[in-house]
Amino acid sequence: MSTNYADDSLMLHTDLYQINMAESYWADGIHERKAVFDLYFRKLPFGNGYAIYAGLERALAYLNDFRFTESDIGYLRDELGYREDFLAYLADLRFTGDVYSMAEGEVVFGNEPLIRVEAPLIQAQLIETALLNIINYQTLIATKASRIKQVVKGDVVMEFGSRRAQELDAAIWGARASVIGGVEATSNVRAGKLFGIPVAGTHAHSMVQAYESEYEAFHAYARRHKDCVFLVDTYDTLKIGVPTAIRVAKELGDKINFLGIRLDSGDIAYLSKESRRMLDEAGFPEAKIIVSNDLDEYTIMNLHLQGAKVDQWGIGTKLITAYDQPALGAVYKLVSVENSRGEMEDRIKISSSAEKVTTPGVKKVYRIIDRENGKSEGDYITLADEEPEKEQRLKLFHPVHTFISKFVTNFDAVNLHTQVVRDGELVYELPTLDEIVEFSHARLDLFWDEYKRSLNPEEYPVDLSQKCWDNKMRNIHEVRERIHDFELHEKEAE
Ligand SMILES: Nc1ncnc2c1ncn2[C@@H]1O[C@H](COP(=O)(O)OP(=O)(O)OP(=O)(O)O)[C@@H](O)[C@H]1O
Ligand SMILES: O=P(O)(O)OC[C@H]1O[C@H](OP(=O)(O)OP(=O)(O)O)[C@H](O)[C@@H]1O
Ligand SMILES: O=C(O)c1cccnc1
Repeated sequence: MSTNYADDSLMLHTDLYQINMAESYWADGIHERKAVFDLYFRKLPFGNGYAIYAGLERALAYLNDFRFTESDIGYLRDELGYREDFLAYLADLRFTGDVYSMAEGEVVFGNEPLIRVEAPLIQAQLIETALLNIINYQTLIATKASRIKQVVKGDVVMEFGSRRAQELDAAIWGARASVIGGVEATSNVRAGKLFGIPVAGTHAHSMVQAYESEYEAFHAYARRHKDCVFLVDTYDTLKIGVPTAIRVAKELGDKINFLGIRLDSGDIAYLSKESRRMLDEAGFPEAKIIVSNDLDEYTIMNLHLQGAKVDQWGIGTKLITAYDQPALGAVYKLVSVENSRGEMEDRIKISSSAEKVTTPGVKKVYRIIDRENGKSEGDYITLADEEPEKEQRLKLFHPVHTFISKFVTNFDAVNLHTQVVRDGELVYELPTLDEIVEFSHARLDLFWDEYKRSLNPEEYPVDLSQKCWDNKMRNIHEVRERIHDFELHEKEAE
């Protein structure tokens, strides 16, 4: 990365207020108190019925490099005026906490902790912004990719978005997240190099323009590349493009692998059907039709309805920018903190909207899987000391509309959290990207299709255990009492 600082780090990739809070904690001597934060999103994106969790690998790399560098400290001193005593403390600060997380590629839902951080308050606070930045984006893109994959059925999808992504990092990590969501390949060569993602591509209109004619351009491409996909829409798809692709493919015969053609404009349904007919009649029934041009799951669905003859989809802008919902909205909330006597105390954030009230306490997330049909019945959030895996019967009830409930028996309760960092050290063997993709596919099989359809999916239950719910109600009650006492006190003071 080009920067004026040889030792630049991600430590200042945070909001100013995190450092200001950190300074106050430190000055008051509460910075080492243990704090527990949950990272979660509230609402599934794109109206989808599930999300695909992505970003863990980068989040762990970030925690591993948690260390203010000389230039970080210099900037805080020289430009922002932080005092020497605090800066000396920051210079020696390392991440020493514990982190629990879902596995990357997991199928996840709203209001369940994807990550739980248990760390000295100052550390847990300082990492909020970067963690959210990473998980919000990657989970959003993996989910968009998965949504697109549900719609294309078995067709191959290639991620073509680098040129439209929100800058370089988004292109690279978005390509990786797309693959976690099920996309088969990316056009971004660096993403291929960094993550081992298959890279794929055709050629651009500029090549046809540069050689002036399709005939020259296709031949030029074929002279240096055995695998050939010809872009046929530069001048006129059906009059020149497809006939020229066929002509060149016939002329070169076995000298090339004529893989197919790409369409990038016009009426894709009509042009793909006509192109298919022409290729078949010319003796190329195996040649694939690849399409691109501002595609997303809605256009693809509509093209299917029109009987478009498409084999592979190249998707750029609308995938890499999560065009119809550019943010996931994941949050990072304090749920428990050590008090002056060294005991953990749960903390809650109240809101006028029930969905926004946080769920206090150190929690675990279980997936309740029906042993008979192997499908998931719901996710079940418990307090840390609960063991639903040992229960015979569980009551699952909606955390807001509590009258919606059901009992489950004959189930497996699978703990979705794994400890990934202990005392600041990575204690988790990072899976390869292939393993993540395979895991994610397998996890999707746990869910009925009703949760996976792209339009108006069924709402998958994410419920609180009775104990967790009671604890939340107790905390709400305590806050209400405190507000009441405060009001009384104010009135008396008047
Ligand atoms: N048969 C179709 N049904 C529905 N949408 C289609 C169909 N064919 C193409 N589209 C979509 O309609 C949009 C058409 O884009 P646009 O108006 O840019 O036209 P274009 O012919 O591609 O022109 P350009 O050469 O500027 O790309 C794209 O998003 C494309 O994916
Ligand atoms: O439409 P998207 O989903 O974003 O997919 C990426 C687009 O990028 C290219 O177009 P561009 O006009 O940039 O270059 P080109 O001349 O190679 O078509 C390509 O042809 C796709 O249309
Ligand atoms: O290889 C392609 O066809 C490609 C790559 C990036 C963007 N659009 C198309």
